[in-house]
Amino acid sequence: MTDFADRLRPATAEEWPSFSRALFTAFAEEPPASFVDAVPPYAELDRSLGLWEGDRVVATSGVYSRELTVPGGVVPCAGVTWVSVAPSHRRRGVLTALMHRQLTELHEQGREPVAALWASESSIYGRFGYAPATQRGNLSGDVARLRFRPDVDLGDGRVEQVGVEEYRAAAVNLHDRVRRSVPGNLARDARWWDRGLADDPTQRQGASERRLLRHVEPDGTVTGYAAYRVRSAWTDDGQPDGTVVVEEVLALSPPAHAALWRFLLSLDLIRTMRAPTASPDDPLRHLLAEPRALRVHQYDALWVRLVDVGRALAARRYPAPVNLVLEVRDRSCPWNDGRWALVGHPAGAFCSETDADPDLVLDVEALGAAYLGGVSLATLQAAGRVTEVSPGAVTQAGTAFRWPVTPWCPDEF
Ligand SMILES: CC(=O)SCCNC(=O)CCNC(=O)[C@H](O)C(C)(C)COP(=O)(O)OP(=O)(O)OC[C@H]1O[C@@H](n2cnc3c(N)ncnc32)[C@H](O)[C@@H]1OP(=O)(O)O
Repeated sequence: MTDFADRLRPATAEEWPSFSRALFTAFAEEPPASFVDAVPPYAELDRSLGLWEGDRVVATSGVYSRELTVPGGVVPCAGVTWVSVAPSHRRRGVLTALMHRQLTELHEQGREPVAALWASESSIYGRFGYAPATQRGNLSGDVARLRFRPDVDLGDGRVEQVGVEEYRAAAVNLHDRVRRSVPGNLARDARWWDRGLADDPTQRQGASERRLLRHVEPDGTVTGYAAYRVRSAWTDDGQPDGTVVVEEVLALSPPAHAALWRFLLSLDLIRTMRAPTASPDDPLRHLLAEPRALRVHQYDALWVRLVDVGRALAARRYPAPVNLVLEVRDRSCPWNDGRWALVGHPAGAFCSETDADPDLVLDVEALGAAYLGGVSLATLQAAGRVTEVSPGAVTQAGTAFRWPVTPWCPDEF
């Protein structure tokens, strides 16, 4: 492992085509020309790591400098990406070397107390201290059965189909307001909006171009937006069998949210709705006359890793008071391994190393899972991942770590 770790270094712009091709080869995918031909504006090559054998790239990784919403605030977050090891070099410890080097650098740089990633396979990252902290809802249903309750308030606004410039003008502001109150959301600067709104025809997988909506109040204020695609299909006996694929719905008020969904569920020739990246806790369920008709196929979305336990725990807020000593076990990051005194409440938090006796013992993965407020410490205790030393500590910490808004991340990177 040490040998690999010593040979890892950032890629240069000249090396980008071979670096990015190696990444796609490891993923068994064909790279889009737009990604390989020039370094994308959102890429941060100085934060990449690669392993070369001669002029051949055999392992890659990268970090995006992102901002993550946590309960009660936002924190700088290392968005880990581009992780690959060539098929010829797997299972020799290259990923292990990469992860250790990356986490050590993140700790030494001191910029981001937290790292996050989207895992291609859920078996890979637990050993490095990452844990699923948000879930995607992967919602679906037969639109004929997704009727609204009669008392749903649709407001007086209107839903308009708009072009990308009008959409972007509205969406950038609305997103920046809303994302700050939803743990797991990420800030999107202009580069990320460019990437999110790019609509490469070769990447549509049989669906239409992206269609864009905004919700406008009678006084002209924009209070919501949505993006979707349609996939046209017909049954053998000539019945319309299309699918609407909902990519994003965001609104400032319940009527705007309901009106956008009403539009999306009323499209002609569409039989099925799918919303793969929606929150499992989307308020849509509570609008429905037949809530069971909304299917949820929930699975892990953003994984979180506390790079620096003390700074990460002090950076979030706690809806109920907590005053406990946590004994954290961290095999990959020795600077975290030890006892931490956490004092937190709704307005602030402190966390520092201590020699005091622990109230709770848990591994850093359990802490990452619970960090955004969506995973219960009592459930982790029931799974044997959290040990209560002082009676009542799980109840106290478990109450304090939860958050009223379900964590959710729609931004895959
Ligand atoms: C954030 C992202 O970019 S997610 C994308 C991750 N990349 C991919 O999925 C691309 C395809 N896969 C790959 O490139 C490689 O198989 C990787 C990166 C997942 C693993 O790289 P390797 O160099 O083989 O990992 P390494 O040898 O360090 O293995 C570390 C441990 O994890 C285990 N492991 C590695 N990959 C997997 C996996 N996919 N499933 C289960 N266990 C795995 C190894 O068996 C090993 O266990 P051990 O320490 O008990 O022996």
